[in-house]
Amino acid sequence: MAAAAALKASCFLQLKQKSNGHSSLLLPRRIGLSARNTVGRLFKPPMATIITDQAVGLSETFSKLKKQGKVALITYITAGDPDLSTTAEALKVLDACGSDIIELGVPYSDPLADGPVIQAASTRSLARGTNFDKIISMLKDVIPQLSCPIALFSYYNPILKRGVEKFMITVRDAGIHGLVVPDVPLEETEILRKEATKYNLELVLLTTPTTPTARMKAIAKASEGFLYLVSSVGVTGARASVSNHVQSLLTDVKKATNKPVAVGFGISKPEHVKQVAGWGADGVIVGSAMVRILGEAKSPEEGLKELESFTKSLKAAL
Ligand SMILES: O=P(O)(O)OC[C@@H](O)[C@@H](O)c1c[nH]c2ccccc12
Repeated sequence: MAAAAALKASCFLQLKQKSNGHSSLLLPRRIGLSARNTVGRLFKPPMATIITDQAVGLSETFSKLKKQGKVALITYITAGDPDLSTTAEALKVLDACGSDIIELGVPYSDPLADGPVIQAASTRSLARGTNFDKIISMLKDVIPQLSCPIALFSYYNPILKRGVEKFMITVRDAGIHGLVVPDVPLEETEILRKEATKYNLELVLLTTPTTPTARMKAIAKASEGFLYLVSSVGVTGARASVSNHVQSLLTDVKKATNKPVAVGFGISKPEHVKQVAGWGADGVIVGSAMVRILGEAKSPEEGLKELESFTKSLKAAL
């Protein structure tokens, strides 16, 4: 526990260039600021109350970064691996160390688009009893402490099981800003998008190297927040290099849309991040490499420490 506290201090108490262009001390961002209560008397919140600068939505995050000529770092982790309290700490580390958006994965028993690393993380998480309600209650506590928005990643089945509208209300109430649902074909996204919009959530859609141009254009038009460009055919997972083909893919996609385009799948090193940013991506998404660090660490504290330095190294490359 002492190690965790030391980590917090090292990661949070540093200057982070915020997306609004101002440097600010990470934590406490605004502690115990006096506020007026409803009857107008001076009211002091308890000392430990931490209120962060409110995160803005996904598209707004991209527009702010664009004005500063910056590329977004989007980090992905699976909720509940190794456990939900480590996920809570990991979210704070990712936020404090430079993530512009965090994609948080809801573990699912049949993660068909995922490679071995995220599959194993989902299995471990489910085996520990992680479920949607527990993730939401953790997020209600943590999101107010974050300065970057969360995009919740979920396969479609858990959403359907809950009921689309009920799901959106729950997610909105937790303070989540966006959704990534990889297994809904464009034609089926209408209801999802309608409900998401109703609750002010941005539904991110994905296009792949094998998506025909006309369809890619339609996906880009319907996608909100940003367009997720899958860099390679297959499943998620760190790869040795990013295919050069991504460069021309990006050019084609950018011709088809003015929306921000973020590239994901196989990006796992500072060199990759730099390369993809150099090819004109508005954002880069790193998942399996993060998940592996947390999943393979000797202890949660070790994992969080490693996550901190890895995130910083990616940020430094952008
Ligand atoms: O793990 P990678 O190769 O770094 O890819 C990003 C990724 O993890 C995240 O966006 C993601 C996790 N599971 C997915 C399933 C489909 C699409 C995207 C994802």
